[in-house]
Amino acid sequence: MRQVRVRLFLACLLATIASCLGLVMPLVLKWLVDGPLTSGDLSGIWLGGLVLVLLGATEAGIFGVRRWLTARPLADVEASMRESLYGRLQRLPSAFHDRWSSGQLLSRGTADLGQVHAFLAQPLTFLVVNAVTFVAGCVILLEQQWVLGLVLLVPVVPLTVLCSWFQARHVLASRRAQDLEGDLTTLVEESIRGIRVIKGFGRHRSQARAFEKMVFEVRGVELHRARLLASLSGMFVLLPEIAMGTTLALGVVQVADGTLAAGTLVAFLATVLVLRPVVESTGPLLAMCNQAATAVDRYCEIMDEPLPTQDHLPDVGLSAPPRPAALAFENVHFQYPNASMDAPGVLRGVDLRIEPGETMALVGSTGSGKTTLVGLVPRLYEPTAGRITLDGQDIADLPRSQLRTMVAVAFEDPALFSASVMENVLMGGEAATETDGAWALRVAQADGFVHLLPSGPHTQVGEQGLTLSGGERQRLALARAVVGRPRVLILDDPLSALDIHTEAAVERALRQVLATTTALIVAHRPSTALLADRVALLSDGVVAAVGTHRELLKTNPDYALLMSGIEPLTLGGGTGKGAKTS
Ligand SMILES: Nc1ncnc2c1ncn2[C@@H]1O[C@H](COP(=O)(O)OP(=O)(O)OP(=O)(O)O)[C@@H](O)[C@H]1O
Repeated sequence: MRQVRVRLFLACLLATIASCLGLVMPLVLKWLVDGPLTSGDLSGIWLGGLVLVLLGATEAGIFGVRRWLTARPLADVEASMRESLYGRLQRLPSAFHDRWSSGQLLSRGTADLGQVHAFLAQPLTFLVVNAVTFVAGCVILLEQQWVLGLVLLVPVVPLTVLCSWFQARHVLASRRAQDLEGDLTTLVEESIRGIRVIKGFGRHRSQARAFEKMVFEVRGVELHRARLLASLSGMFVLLPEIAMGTTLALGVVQVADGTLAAGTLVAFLATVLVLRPVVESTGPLLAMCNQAATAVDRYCEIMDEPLPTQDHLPDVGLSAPPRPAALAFENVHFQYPNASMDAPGVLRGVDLRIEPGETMALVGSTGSGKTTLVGLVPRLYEPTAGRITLDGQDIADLPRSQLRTMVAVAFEDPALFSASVMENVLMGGEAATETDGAWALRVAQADGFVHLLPSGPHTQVGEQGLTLSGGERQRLALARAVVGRPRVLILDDPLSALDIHTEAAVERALRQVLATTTALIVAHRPSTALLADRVALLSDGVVAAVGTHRELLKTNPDYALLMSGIEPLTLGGGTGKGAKTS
């Protein structure tokens, strides 16, 4: 908020002045009743009326200026908080994203920041304004008639106790409600993304039931919150009303006795009426403060997450000249941070060297850790022990930005973004041009279908665009991986969704690219393994064998069984839930 502090302070000051002007009105009334009204001075009455109108108009004008002062800067604060959150989410490691559900992150960036904006726009100012107005009003009341003033102030004690009771409970309820909203967002998002599965399996009723259950849970917490607020607000109306009634009765008796002027009683009660909305708004203001505090807490949970270290390392100049790099895994161990403590690591001492320009296929049973291993190269995760080197340089010592210009990855599940085909492809290379993009589309054998799209390579795809088939998406992901002509190319089973003819065509085109780069290709099929110069068999968390496809077929029964498509009896391979053993 530092950038808007001057405007916010000015807005607070103006609102306080406007609110205090309201307190001057009863004093004008007192003067009117005790002076011109009693003496029948008509010009005095007109003057009093004019002063009241001017005071009212000034108050309204000041409130208008206050809104004008804060509207734009507060929208800026919200926008910059949202931007920082998004930037942080982009930079946080994959392990963080494994732990957090998308709905929790989304709700922090939308609903929570909305709450913060709402708090800055109104409650923050009114907390200050109300506090100043209340104190000034009390001084005026005590100064006019201190006994009546003290009677009126008696409820302050029980109401303060009630506030602390309310705070203790409402903060917890707010946190629960906002967390549940995050879970609800996750459920909605998953249901929309998985709508085909839900429809295909006719699961809409069970999904609707799960949704309804959560909606009712949210409703329960909201009602609890409303009950708390109702109790507090009720007391904030009842106790001051009782005090007002008592002071009115006492005041009338004093006027009848002649110990109090009628004008003073009118002014006293008019001041009380000005203070009434100030006091009554305390409950909703406190509730909004709690919601905003919870929202800021939830926001800071993300902003306080440590970013991966060593991001400010100097560029070590490995990227020039653009030639293939040697990639080596040295005794690499890895376990996911969210795995159970007693589970054996996914990787338990991987040693593998891929020479510059060589293509290595990585083969292993389902869940053996192939995707995990290749994900360590662009540092989506960090090895728990051991090291990975590029041309002898530990990748942990390379700035991530530099590493990622050298290494390109195409994952099995290709994510496309809401952008044109060409923009999606060019994401793979910072300096890549449309000519490179067209070349990459040809390598991935995607140029044919892309040119048939309504606007060719400029057709919008992704969530808000045209839906493509699995094989088409895979080919675009492959084009994205090769477009930057990386020094190390990682392909995680990139051709799994293609028919054999398209696969053969892609393989033919891919060979030219593989000749100029170092490649690590996760392969499930002999045709993909045949693209490689050598094959590494990953089993039980280690590289169990390395050789050419033909050598391994002859010498390694596990490999032979794996490539023939029959799950071997002896190949334990997997370490976790994805592993198949028989
Ligand atoms: N983000 C994650 N958090 C925790 N465990 C994970 C995570 N991703 C994968 N695993 C576990 O790690 C193990 C290895 O998974 P990985 O995806 O690397 O296997 P894979 O060999 O690529 O399998 P496949 O051939 O089926 O693609 C599995 O037991 C899997 O359940």
